[in-house]
Amino acid sequence: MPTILGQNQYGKAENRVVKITRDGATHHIKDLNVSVALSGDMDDVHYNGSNANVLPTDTTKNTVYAFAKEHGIESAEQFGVHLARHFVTSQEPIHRARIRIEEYAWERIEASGEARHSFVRKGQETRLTQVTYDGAHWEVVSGLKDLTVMNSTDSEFWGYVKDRYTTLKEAYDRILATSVSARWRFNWTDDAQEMPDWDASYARVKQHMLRAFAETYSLSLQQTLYQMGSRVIEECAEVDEIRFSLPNSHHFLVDLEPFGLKNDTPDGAVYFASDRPYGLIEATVLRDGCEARIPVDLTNL
Ligand SMILES: O=c1[nH]c(=O)c2[nH]c(=O)[nH]c2[nH]1
Repeated sequence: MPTILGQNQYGKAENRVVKITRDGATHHIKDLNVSVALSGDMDDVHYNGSNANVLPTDTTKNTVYAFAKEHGIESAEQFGVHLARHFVTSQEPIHRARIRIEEYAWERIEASGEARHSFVRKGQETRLTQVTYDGAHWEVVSGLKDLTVMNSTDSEFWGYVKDRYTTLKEAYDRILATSVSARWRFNWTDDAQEMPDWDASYARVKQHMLRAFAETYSLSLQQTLYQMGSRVIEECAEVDEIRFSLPNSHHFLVDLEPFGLKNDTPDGAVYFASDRPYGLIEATVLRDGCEARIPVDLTNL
């Protein structure tokens, strides 16, 4: 044979695992992106297509989710050690396991009340602005994107239209997560008016947006969006209009029944964080009597 097989490895990459544990009203999140790469006696599968030594990548994925449920996630390192040891010691043909883990950190959103189940992902959002001047009038539209938030409870979705293509199960306690993209228009339009304190305004808009997200018991992301928008308009006199584009970042409970593990209570639940497709919920909230001027498509701004 004029060729020989060199280094090879295989496994399921980027398993998005979210585990929520509940300590009364205080919830804790572990949010990981786990990639498995296995190597060992894999000549046959490459040379002849014999799968006799191949533990399916699908199984490596299931193992990640089942371990999250069964053994918990103390730290990324501990979880990685546990998985790597499992693959190498339980499968004779596998001699090496490389587990790569990215961990996403979340901070609590401080809101009113006892509930502690609202989080904002660490790492800064991007702050945006667009300033337009025609010699007489100003238009300032500011905003942000990539502000990722999650409520690990206080979200339901049911009572929706069902037609012959509807398979979605009604949800009475689900995760609500989104990455907020928003633009808001200031009512400062001419030099005769006092200019807002832009930095203080940004902080205020963001704070009210986050609080409204945390404090809304949600029956839909649409309802949460409206609450976020109206809170900003009520609390920030300098803003007349706000538009949101909110992807509904779906978290699906993983079916662990085949492995004899129950994953049907929200406590200690393991979710698969899906990145696409996603619901996309968009709307403008206006001060009553004001005109809508922010473009429908926020990418055009
Ligand atoms: O908050 C939601 N709004 C929807 O319109 C919708 N549609 C869907 O499938 N899930 C959800 N969730």
